Amino acid sequence: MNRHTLVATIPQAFVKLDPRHLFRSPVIFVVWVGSLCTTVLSVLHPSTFAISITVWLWITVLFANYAEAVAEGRGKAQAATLRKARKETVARRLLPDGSTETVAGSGLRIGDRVIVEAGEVIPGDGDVVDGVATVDESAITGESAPVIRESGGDRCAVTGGTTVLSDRIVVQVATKPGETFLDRMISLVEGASRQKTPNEIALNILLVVLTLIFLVTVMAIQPLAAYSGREQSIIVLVALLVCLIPTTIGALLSAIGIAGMDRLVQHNVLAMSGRSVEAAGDVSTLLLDKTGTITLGNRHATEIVTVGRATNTELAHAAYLASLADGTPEGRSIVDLTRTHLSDQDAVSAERLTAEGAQFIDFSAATRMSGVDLPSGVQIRKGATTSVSQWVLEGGARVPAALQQVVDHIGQSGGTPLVVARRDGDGPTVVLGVVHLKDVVKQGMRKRFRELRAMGIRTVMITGDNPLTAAAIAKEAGVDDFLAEATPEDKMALIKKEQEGGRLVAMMGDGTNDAPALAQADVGVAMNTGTSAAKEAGNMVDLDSDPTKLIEVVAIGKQLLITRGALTTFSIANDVAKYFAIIPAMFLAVFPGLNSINVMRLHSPQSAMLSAVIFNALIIVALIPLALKGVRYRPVGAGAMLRRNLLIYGLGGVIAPFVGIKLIDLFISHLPGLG
Ligand SMILES: Nc1ncnc2c1ncn2[C@@H]1O[C@H](COP(=O)(O)OP(=O)(O)OP(=O)(O)O)[C@@H](O)[C@H]1O
Ligand SMILES: [K+]
Ligand SMILES: [Mg+2]
Repeated sequence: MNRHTLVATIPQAFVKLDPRHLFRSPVIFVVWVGSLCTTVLSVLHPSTFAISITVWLWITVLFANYAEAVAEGRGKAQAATLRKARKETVARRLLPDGSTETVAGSGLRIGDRVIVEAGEVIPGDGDVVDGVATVDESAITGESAPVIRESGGDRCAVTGGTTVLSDRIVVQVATKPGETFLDRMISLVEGASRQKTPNEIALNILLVVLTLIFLVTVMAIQPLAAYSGREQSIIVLVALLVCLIPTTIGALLSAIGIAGMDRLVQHNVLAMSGRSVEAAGDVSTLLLDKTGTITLGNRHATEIVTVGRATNTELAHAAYLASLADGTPEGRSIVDLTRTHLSDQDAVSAERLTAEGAQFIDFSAATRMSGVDLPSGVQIRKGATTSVSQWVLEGGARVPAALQQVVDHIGQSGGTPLVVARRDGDGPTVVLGVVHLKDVVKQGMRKRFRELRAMGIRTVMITGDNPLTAAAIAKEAGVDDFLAEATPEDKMALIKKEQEGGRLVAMMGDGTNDAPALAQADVGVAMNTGTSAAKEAGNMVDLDSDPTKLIEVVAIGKQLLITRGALTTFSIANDVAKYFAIIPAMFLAVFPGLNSINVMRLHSPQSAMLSAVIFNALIIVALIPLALKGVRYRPVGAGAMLRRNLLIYGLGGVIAPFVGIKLIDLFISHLPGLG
């Protein structure tokens, strides 16, 4: 953050003096109440000491507010940029009769279909129901490379505010105006919807308890002091209380949380809940979908291989007919490939077949098959080897041994084999051959999965595909384990099983059939390229659609937990040290025995008090950068990390006040009126 923004943020610290806001951080609220008390007292009985203490107590509250304001600053700036993308658009809404009408983007309803062409801004979130287009999503992802969005598959979701670069698509609107992805993203980066996480709440309770204990302690001092004939002024007691309660962590706690979320946004990950970020810090297993998550996901047909006596044309024709109405990218690519093998006469349209009474069977993840029933009584199916083999057996026929060789060969290369079979009415069922679907593993997976392993995270790929293909892709990508032929229920069950021992599980996926698993996982990261259902179900969205992004997510989660722990340690160690600085100074005159612990030899009781209060305020500002940047995380064991941090922040926290308060005391002891 540059100097200009740092200065521009200062007024925010004053705005946050509102008690309704301060009440959210109890420790700082106590300081605020204390400041009010001392303000009244120093008006009634002004003295250099009273006024100085009062001023520094207010500064303490302002520093705490400032820490939070600075943490929010980056998000606010980003929200402003995003708002520009949310400019008012006009939409061309499709009417039932096929004509279009022009409406304002804000007037669209869920279920409306709109046409978007090259150069136009997509007016709302939704799914592509027709067509393929390249889309510029830089408005939300900051990434200028165009992405492909198409109907039918797992890459159908589009985001309002992004721009179509080429071609024409029909989008079915899936969210209400005002509740779009962009709206949610804005309120997220702005921190408007930020909720305290379970860990934060627990820590806050600890801080409240500590504050209460110190409140009682300080109140108990008075009778003791009165008894020994040295009653302390209210100002001294307030100052003592503020020095003893954990103001440092109280002031920085919310900034640490905001900064963690913000770091994720910097990595193009949108976390819908802070709880998921914390969970990410403790994840032990990562489950990943194959197609579209580990691979690029634009599976397309590259070759057809006949089996038995079937001819190339026969296979091509059957595969063509079975895919005519298949809206998935796989289906469309089969139509494109097989069309080249057919005569114009054989290349009928889906409309004509439907008019003649053909019944198309859509693909589903449960059946793993699709196809067509022709009016002539001929049935054609294509799909996973197991599914189509089953269908062939049900037709009373045998699955030829040659088939296995073909599908194994394709599977071993990492391709997906789709078996094509035909049943001629009451006649025999025959396996015609196999379509080879090719997909490419995303770049750099292997090295990144190795990094995850070093972090102690096991990676498991779960796919609906056959075991051979799964094994080949698993090997190429370098995941630890895989589960093949998994149904959406299997994916869910695997997560539940992993979670049983209290382990936290992350899941990354893109498809509608991943949605239940994404919802069940502790950290559910949806690929931005995925379907609306997947993005809705997860608690994070990765705008870069990079499955190894979990490395950053985990590191940020761990860093958040470590930073919070380190600053809490530091804060409490600090307060203990301050105790030794102040108490002897307060009571030295009455109990000369205290001299033995009066290691600091401060100028006077008043200068000791004031120095402690000033140190207490300055340490907040000094630690803002660390709170925002986070304590460095390295993938070493948790024990080693803890020891190291206890040493640095525990010991540092004890020593720092002695040095700091002594220096401040040397400096202010020259001020008149603090004798
Ligand atoms: N359009 C289609 N028609 C017929 N069968 C298909 C079609 N698309 C896929 N299949 C078959 O169904 C299987 C499972 O589908 P899919 O690959 O979408 O499952 P998944 O659980 O999403 O797994 P992943 O996305 O990890 O590969 C595929 O391996 C393939 O054999
Ligand atoms: K304190
Ligand atoms: Mg999938």
